[in-house]
Amino acid sequence: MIEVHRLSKSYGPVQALDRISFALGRGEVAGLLGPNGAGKTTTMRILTTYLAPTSGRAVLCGRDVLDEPLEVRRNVGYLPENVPLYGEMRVRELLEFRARLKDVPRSKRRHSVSGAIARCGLGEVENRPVGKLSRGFRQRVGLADAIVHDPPILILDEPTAGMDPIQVREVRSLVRELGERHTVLLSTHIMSEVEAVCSRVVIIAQGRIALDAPVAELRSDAALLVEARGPAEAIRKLLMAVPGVASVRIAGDRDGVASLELGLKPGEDPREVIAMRVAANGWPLRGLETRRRSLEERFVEAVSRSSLDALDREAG
Ligand SMILES: Nc1ncnc2c1ncn2[C@@H]1O[C@H](COP(=O)(O)OP(=O)(O)OP(=O)(O)O)[C@@H](O)[C@H]1O
Repeated sequence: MIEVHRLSKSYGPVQALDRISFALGRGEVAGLLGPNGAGKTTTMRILTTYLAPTSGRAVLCGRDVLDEPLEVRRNVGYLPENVPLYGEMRVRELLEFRARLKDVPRSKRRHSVSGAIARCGLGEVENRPVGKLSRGFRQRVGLADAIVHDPPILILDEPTAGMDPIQVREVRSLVRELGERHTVLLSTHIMSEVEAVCSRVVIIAQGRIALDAPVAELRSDAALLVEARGPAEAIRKLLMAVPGVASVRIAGDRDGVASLELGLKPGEDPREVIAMRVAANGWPLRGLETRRRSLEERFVEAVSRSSLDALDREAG
């Protein structure tokens, strides 16, 4: 449904996106995460044809954003970061106007608008001017606008920003429900939102993809903490060579005792092998502990790794 291939975007000297690629299938709900300025909004604006890429391709429902922008817009519902709404229009009136602009046939318009109003919980305010609504309700009008033409793809830029906790719950459950019939790409800063709503997570940092994985895989993601008396760097190298170990980070090195944090490949538990190999090198093992890593830790790790890579690139 969404195919992004080596997409780049520069704003003058600022490289906002640097050859990112990812693909989303039908029915996937993907969370686009990243620190401020990572390139999330830029990605979403390109996918919705409001911004042209500098290079690379983005194809939605088989249509290229540059070659067939009108067809792409027909297939996409977009909730931008700042919802531009006509404040003086009433909710139903605005949605009918938007449905007309989006070519919803006259015979279906009333039904489509009523459906969007009901799904977004706007019944009680449908005759109020949009400008008089609270921020949470305006956000819901933005969502209703995004779904009124029943597009197969939804792109939502921070859909729960500015909402109170009850509204956040309602919108999350709406997005989950929408995900049953639509492909959804949403951006957020809230890790628990991704865990609550998304089936997949794509992390961008400094314009590059830092992680792209199913949320279920991250949930089962375990880490090992290894503590041994011996030279940290040599132990790190030894542990890197153990089957099932994906990454090793030296977390501490004090008084001759090295602490190392290991990322494991899914389903692997190499504790016995580690115990034997460390001991076989003459380094007494002091601790070996498993721990689940939260999505937040994975986020911090992916983003810091990508900053280090960026420094390496700059250094040539
Ligand atoms: N119109 C513009 N002109 C110049 N630079 C821009 C423009 N829009 C964005 N940028 C820069 O491009 C980079 C990516 O910005 P973008 O808004 O896509 O990030 P973001 O991930 O959405 O950030 P946030 O989480 O803060 O919304 C940033 O360095 C930003 O300053």
